[in-house]
Amino acid sequence: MEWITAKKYEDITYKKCNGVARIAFNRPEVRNAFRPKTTSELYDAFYDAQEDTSIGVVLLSGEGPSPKDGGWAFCSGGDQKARGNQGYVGEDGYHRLNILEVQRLIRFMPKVVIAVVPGWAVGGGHSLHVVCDLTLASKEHAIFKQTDADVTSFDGGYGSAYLAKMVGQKKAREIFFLGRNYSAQEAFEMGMVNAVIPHEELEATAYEWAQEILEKSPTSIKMLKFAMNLTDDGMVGQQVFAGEATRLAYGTEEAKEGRNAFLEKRKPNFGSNKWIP
Ligand SMILES: CC(C)(COP(=O)(O)OP(=O)(O)OC[C@H]1O[C@@H](n2cnc3c(N)ncnc32)[C@H](O)[C@@H]1OP(=O)(O)O)[C@@H](O)C(=O)NCCC(=O)NCCSC(=O)c1cc(O)c2ccccc2c1O
Repeated sequence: MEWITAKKYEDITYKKCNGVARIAFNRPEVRNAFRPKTTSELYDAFYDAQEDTSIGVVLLSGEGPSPKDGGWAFCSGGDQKARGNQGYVGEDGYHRLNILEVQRLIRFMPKVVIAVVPGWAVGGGHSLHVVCDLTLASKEHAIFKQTDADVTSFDGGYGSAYLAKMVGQKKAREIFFLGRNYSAQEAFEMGMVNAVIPHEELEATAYEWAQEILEKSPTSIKMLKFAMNLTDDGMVGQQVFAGEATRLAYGTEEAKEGRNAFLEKRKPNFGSNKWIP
């Protein structure tokens, strides 16, 4: 694996290798908590990965260990030091909650996003792993925890409601109402982690999973992701799925005839025997 830095940022790292993009939080001294600068950078990197036609899978992880105490983290959520009275305060002085824009980009991008969890996944960091398509977790260091109710926060979207679809209502309520720690194995047994991997092999395994996915049909993967999102995403889910169906329809002879007829100012001739049952 030869990861090439795609763009340099302050709060995250962003690399690419053989069809895979790797985006990682890079604030290990605060357990990879995010501030507005972090979420802006995340959005920028995810958008680049979405637009890059050579990229099919994105890994989201956290750099580590912490130089302070050797602790590992995926992400500990919103940086409480950057939290003002209405949200997280950016360098421009505005209060923002723009991690939700990052969540939506992960959810709606036509590529597979894998959360690679090397340590703590907490608060808004927990919600991020929930919204990713797959989660791989370090056997030794991953710990899943929801602290929202400790700090008067509540991810009432994917972080909780979608989590409940994943692990069941009772378990999701336990996770949020008690805020306990769960090991990678416990998270796996609940159904919110796909595989528990020895820490040393975590990154290589994530890359292998990505390569396996990259062998599949991009159209199938994209349509399957959007189909599985659809029922939980309401009209927006339908819009995203339908957009891709429209793209496929545009490739047909029928669509070409419709376009040509308009441009040539004539009635379209879609031909007979086109009403395939
Ligand atoms: C993550 C921990 C459980 C780790 O505990 P541990 O004992 O291993 O480590 P320390 O506590 O000593 O932490 C080391 C070091 O990091 C600093 N730090 C850790 N997390 C944060 C953080 N989130 N913000 C700021 N700083 C953090 C810690 O202070 C230490 O620094 P020192 O200088 O003292 O060395 C534990 O750290 C922990 O519980 N962290 C807080 C987790 C948390 O409550 N996160 C916020 C949840 S709310 C949220 O994330 C959120 C954000 C949004 O933008 C939303 C938007 C819309 C809806 C919902 C949102 C949302 O829920």
